[in-house]
Amino acid sequence: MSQSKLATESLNVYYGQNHAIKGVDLSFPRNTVTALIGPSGCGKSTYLRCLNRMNDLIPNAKVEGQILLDGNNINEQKVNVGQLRKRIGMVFQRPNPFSKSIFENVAYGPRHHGVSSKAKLNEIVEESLRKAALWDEVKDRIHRSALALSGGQQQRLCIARALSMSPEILLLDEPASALDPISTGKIEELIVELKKEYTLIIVTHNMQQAARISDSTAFFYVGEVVEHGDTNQIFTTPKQQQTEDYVTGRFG
Ligand SMILES: Nc1ncnc2c1ncn2[C@@H]1O[C@H](COP(=O)(O)OP(=O)(O)OP(=O)(O)O)[C@@H](O)[C@H]1O
Repeated sequence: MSQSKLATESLNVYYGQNHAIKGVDLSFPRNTVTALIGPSGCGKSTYLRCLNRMNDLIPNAKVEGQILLDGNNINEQKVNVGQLRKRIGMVFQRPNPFSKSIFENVAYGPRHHGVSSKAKLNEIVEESLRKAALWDEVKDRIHRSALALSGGQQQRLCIARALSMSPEILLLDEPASALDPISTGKIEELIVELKKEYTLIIVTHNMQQAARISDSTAFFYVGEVVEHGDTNQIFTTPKQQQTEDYVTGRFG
């Protein structure tokens, strides 16, 4: 049996007394896109943040259970979180480039992790921007400020920044919700392209988007996964009434 790239077993998250994630078991096969859907406040972002230990940064958050990366539990004290986040990159809802040049945004991570050769950095920056489908648009202004790019370009730059670390998994938290439809379309095309090389997990409020780009979908409701399955099945023949009500827009 082929092992999932990433999986959680009996994952629980508490913010003080608030039990935000309740015993979630999910697995993410390599080279697939999984969409996490569900109404506001049901725990999608909290769950996503567990996967690369971002909840460590939230003082009252407690994460219990197993998070298995290639079969090894990464939810343990001894795990080097810096190295882990190299392997599992993250892109947020609002594009958040540094106030630096396009080049420096992408070179920042590799340089911080010890790459000092100018030729190597040039190579990483070009390759990452190409993979993020941004190179052709920015190659003539690579040393200009990233803040002069459009929102959609900034978001692709943030994806390039994550790719510069040669991750294996990309976590995307509503990556297109702040973008116009054309930029959203480019991000969606990019996500589908990236799954050839990476395993992707995306939180989205946009049902059409989930249906267009994901292979499997997990429906979250008040901290639990109500249903997880093939995206086509979830949207056409859901097994649970709550899933059907949500995907047909009856609530949420
Ligand atoms: N930093 C935090 N501190 C305390 N409670 C939090 C924190 N972040 C989220 N929560 C709580 O955890 C629960 C799940 O929130 P979360 O943001 O994960 O949901 P979500 O499904 O991603 O929502 P949305 O779709 O609105 O982004 C909510 O009850 C929320 O109030």
